[in-house]
Amino acid sequence: MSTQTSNAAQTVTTRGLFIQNANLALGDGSSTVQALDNVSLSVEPGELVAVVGPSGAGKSSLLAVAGALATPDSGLVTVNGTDLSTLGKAAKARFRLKNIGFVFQSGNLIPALNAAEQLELVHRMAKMGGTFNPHDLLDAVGMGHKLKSRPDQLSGGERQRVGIARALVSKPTLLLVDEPTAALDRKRSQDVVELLAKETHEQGVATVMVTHDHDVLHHCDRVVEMVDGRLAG
Ligand SMILES: Nc1ncnc2c1ncn2[C@@H]1O[C@H](COP(=O)(O)OP(=O)(O)OP(=O)(O)O)[C@@H](O)[C@H]1O
Repeated sequence: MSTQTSNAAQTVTTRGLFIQNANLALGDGSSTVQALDNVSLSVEPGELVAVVGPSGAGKSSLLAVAGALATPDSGLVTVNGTDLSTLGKAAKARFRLKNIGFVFQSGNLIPALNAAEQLELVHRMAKMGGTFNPHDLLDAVGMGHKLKSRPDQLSGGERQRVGIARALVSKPTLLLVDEPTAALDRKRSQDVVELLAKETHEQGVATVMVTHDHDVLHHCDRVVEMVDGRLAG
């Protein structure tokens, strides 16, 4: 493993995701839940890791902490070698835009924008500069022929494909994917996760995918299970 840490000077050399002994309690004080209980996980560039487990096990909490959307009570989280706890609010938002791609259940596309515009918006927001041609990336996910289609003119699987392309615009080091097949039939589920595996390997991105869908796990490089906030397997 390419990761080294020491208590004196924490040096993490993985360019992917590194989580060490993360704890996160959620609740209002009178009733708290240990959503993450001493969780450690390392995901290398080019690796697709699936996170499975029962409802309430802490899978979304893991994605939130990895994506700098939630701050763990203790533990270390680094993405591309950057310790997320060293970033202030604005720096965190900038870091997220440039380094982390998110793919949600329904694709989470903006209704008024066509496929090409969804990608162009991210390119502008991430201030990547230069000219950007959304066609190549949309073509890579099999959507090169639907540049001008809005989300309501696309099938669920097609929306997911656009969502994946959009998440890759900023050339992220980390891709966080939450239940990408929840709204899809069996065939489209296979296609979407196969595509995620292909892009993960070809772009060298570290991908974490939460899923309840055991039929797609054979596309993943590794499967880990969460139970009661703890990681096993
Ligand atoms: N805002 C919150 N306040 C209090 N408890 C919360 C909050 N969000 C989540 N929890 C609790 O934290 C635990 C972990 O929740 P989390 O959403 O991470 O689980 P999950 O594995 O993603 O579940 P699912 O598969 O149902 O989406 C659960 O017990 C949940 O009830």
